[in-house]
Amino acid sequence: MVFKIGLLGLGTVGTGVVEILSNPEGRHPLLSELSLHRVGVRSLSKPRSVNIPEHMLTTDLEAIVIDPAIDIVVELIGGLEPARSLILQAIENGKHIVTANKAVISRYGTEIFDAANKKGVYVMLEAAVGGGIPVIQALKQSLGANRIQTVTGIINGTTNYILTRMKNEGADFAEVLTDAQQLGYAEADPTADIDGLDAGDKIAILASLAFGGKIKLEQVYCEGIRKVTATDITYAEKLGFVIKLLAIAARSPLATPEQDLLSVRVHPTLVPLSHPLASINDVYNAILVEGEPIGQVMFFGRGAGSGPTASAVVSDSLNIVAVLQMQEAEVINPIITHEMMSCTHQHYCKIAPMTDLVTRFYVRFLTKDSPGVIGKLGTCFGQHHVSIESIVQTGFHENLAEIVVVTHDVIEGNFNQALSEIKSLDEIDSIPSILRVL
Ligand SMILES: NC(=O)C1=CN([C@@H]2O[C@H](COP(=O)(O)OP(=O)(O)OC[C@H]3O[C@@H](n4cnc5c(N)ncnc54)[C@H](OP(=O)(O)O)[C@@H]3O)[C@@H](O)[C@H]2O)C=CC1
Ligand SMILES: N[C@@H](CC=O)C(=O)O
Ligand code: NA
Repeated sequence: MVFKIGLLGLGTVGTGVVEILSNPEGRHPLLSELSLHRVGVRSLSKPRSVNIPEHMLTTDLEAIVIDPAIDIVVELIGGLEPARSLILQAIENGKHIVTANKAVISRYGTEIFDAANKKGVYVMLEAAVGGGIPVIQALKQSLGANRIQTVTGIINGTTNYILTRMKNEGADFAEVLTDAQQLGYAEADPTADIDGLDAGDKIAILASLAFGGKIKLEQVYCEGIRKVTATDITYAEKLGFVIKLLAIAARSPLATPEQDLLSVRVHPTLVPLSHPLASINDVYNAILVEGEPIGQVMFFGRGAGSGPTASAVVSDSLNIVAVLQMQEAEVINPIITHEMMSCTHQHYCKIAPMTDLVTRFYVRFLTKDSPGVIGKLGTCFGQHHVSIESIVQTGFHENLAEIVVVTHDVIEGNFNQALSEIKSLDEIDSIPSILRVL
């Protein structure tokens, strides 16, 4: 059975969702069970980069959330109202929800989840934190066995993009913000990004999942990047740091065995260059989770933008489809499994032989120190279409010359043929190392 999506919003993320839905080849087979039924927007005349049949588009979003044909409402309009009311109304009408709206979830999560639990529907929000990075599902499921101690993240793409360009290019704050807006990273009102409020919403959601309780948003300390200057960035670098907008949720050192106490905060922070978060640049986000017994685990990827965020939205929708399919099928067949949790592949994938691999190689030769040996190596490689990136004689080992070659990307089969010819050269004593280069 095909399940129908009512999409609210066809902006940056909504467009990405339509692009995935309309191009299912090579993705999860359950995508064929999902179809776009209606799309709600503010303006019918706005030019769109995706083709939506005219009859599907509407400005009447309420009609979508009450439409009996729709199974899943995907909310991508952003902001607080009418997003909150539409989500609640959709739940009331028995729809499952997928949303990327961290502002609504961090403020009205309790109301929304209570309503959903009462109605027996799911509210999925992977896209709300870290865009396409699967961190919500990881905290809800895969890390469930752990006692989480800290969650430290770079979870706002816009500010990370701005800070990276300010550091690398000495770029001007306002100019880079305009670029971030054009790239679709920033919120409709970018104040939420710049002042740390978007990261505050997100860390409240992560803290709630990691520490298993509700978080009052007004208790989350939020400081943005407005006061970070080029001078600070330069000084930080000289001292061995980089400035990042960090969102941190941790058990407070002041917690007692009787009273659990958390610290949840967002602020620009000097991060030591050796720290795993120091090298997260541009629109990339990363979330470092520390728990017992897992230790450190880090999630990394694009935290904003059309495709990466849509990836999370559609994957959430697929999870709902798998549940709906089970509910449908259980009536007739009680031994049905959840298609996103079971392995049901029927065919074998074709694996290419290693001789077809295209890679670079590092080879170390020990050769007689006779004239022309480097030329002979070059000729042999060339005859087999193996192009050399660098060739150096690095020294001597007991009268033998040591020559190191790094190739360009070559076909492994060609490289092997060249090598077997080289091995038969009089000048070659041995080939102590052959390694592939990334
Ligand atoms: N952009 C990103 O990288 C990310 C965004 N998010 C979240 O995803 C959500 C969507 O963001 P994004 O796609 O960037 O937003 P956009 O501003 O690009 O798109 C919003 C869409 O919603 C429609 N819309 C807004 N308000 C209304 C309304 N009152 N009635 C009808 N339609 C309305 C707009 O219609 P119209 O096109 O006609 O103007 C537009 O299609 C937000 O919650 C955001 O925080 C989450 C992660 C990353
Ligand atoms: N404005 C947000 C979009 C994703 O949540 C960001 O820049 O991270
Ligand atoms: Na995510």
